[in-house]
Amino acid sequence: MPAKPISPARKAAFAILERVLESEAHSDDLLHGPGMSALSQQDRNLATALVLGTLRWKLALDAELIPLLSRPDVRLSNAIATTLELGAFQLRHMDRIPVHAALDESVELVRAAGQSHATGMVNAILRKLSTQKAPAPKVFETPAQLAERLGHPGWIVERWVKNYGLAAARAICEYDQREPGARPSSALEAAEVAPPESEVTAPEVAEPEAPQHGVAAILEVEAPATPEQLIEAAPELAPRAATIDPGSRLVAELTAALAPASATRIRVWDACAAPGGKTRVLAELLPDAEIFATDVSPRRMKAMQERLERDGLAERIRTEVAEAETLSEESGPFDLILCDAPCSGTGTLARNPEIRLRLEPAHLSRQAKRQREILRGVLGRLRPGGRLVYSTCSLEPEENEAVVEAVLQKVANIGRVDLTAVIMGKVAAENASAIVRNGCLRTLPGANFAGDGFFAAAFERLPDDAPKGVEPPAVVAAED
Ligand SMILES: C[S@@+](CC[C@H](N)C(=O)[O-])C[C@H]1O[C@@H](n2cnc3c(N)ncnc32)[C@H](O)[C@@H]1O
Repeated sequence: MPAKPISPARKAAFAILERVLESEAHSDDLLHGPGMSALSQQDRNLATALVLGTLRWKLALDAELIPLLSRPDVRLSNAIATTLELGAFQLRHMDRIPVHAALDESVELVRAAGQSHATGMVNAILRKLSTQKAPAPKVFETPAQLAERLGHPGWIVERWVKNYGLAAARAICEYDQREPGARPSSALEAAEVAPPESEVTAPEVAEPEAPQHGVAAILEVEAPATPEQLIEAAPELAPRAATIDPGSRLVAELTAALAPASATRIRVWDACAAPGGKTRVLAELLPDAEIFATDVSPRRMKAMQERLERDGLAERIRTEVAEAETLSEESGPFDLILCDAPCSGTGTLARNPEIRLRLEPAHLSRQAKRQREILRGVLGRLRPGGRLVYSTCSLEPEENEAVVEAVLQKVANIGRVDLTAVIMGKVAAENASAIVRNGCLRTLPGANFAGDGFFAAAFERLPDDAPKGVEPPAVVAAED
């Protein structure tokens, strides 16, 4: 049978998915890359919805597809597996794509990928799937079942259940499955209270002891943006690229609120700055400060610098490619430092769906080692009385509380700053308590906050003549 044309959006989506699944490439970079520029706006939106949706749902789709294979034990070629997942995503999650379009185009995609022998198999499996009911939540859902239904690795969900409770883990997984494009613009809006989620299912596993972020703290999350709404978004999926996530903004707002009062112009260092989301908020909120932004990645720093130039901010923010922990002595000391460390990114799975497909348990301890080194080095650049915020977009305690504890044991003259009052100044009090944990910020996407999951802890350098061997006091920062 002669090949039928494949829609440009599906062709582009297939090519991007193959690259993401076969390399370390990021979907977000590829979706803003040259491969997309030849497409019409409508096709770009469709391709974006197909790529992100397929990555978000891949694990759940595989759980449905594998039992339909005649040899479930034989590994499929990447091209066939990607075709099936892309087709299955359209059948399961895109209501307005007719079944025949999803089927026919999947057959043509696998043929175009040089796998003509698989056209009949792809057609048969997707046809079968289209006649089956989508899996529904069970009344008693184990963490493993929850993970499978909502396309997450079991080991990550088990950790979240252990650390935050089953209801919060479920809310995070649900949040991760949606497009975070249509978002509230401020942290305050992101933390609007919703009525407590009514528990329809009784957890089969024990909840951990009274987690601070329990069901009662669950906050309103925006109505899901469906793939179809995404495609219609005009003129482009601008919010995704252009606006800052409320959690990220909140971290920058908390940092700015900690700026010490000074008779002279304060010096601010954003130590892991690219792509510059938080740097821009710091520049906006501290108009009189001298702002220095560094990042170890020349590529990311170049992109950040170009954007600052385009937006007329290059004069305001000085940038440099530098490793934070070994920044030259000449650059410091600083009154205020933001250390937004590289991390596993488990608080951003809605935005970066492929992270869940790449992350392994062993990565967490590697991240933590690097984070300890960076935080320890950067703390050394504070002037006495200066303050530092350490943040990550990870939900994992190893990268957060444990890093803070380990570093505090090794450094002298550094005290913790309790962020409770500052958070209260940024977020309505009744919501603030849900996102404060032991004086730190802890947002859980979809569970206590309508934005990415962020952790932040703050420190202050005590005067050099502070008594030795005495536990430094926890400084309570006042709201601004
Ligand atoms: C979470 S991202 C920063 C996001 C940024 N603060 C923002 O809000 O847009 C972490 C950054 O740390 C950078 N990085 C990793 N190791 C570093 C190091 N040793 N020193 C400085 N930057 C580092 C990465 O290149 C990455 O850009």
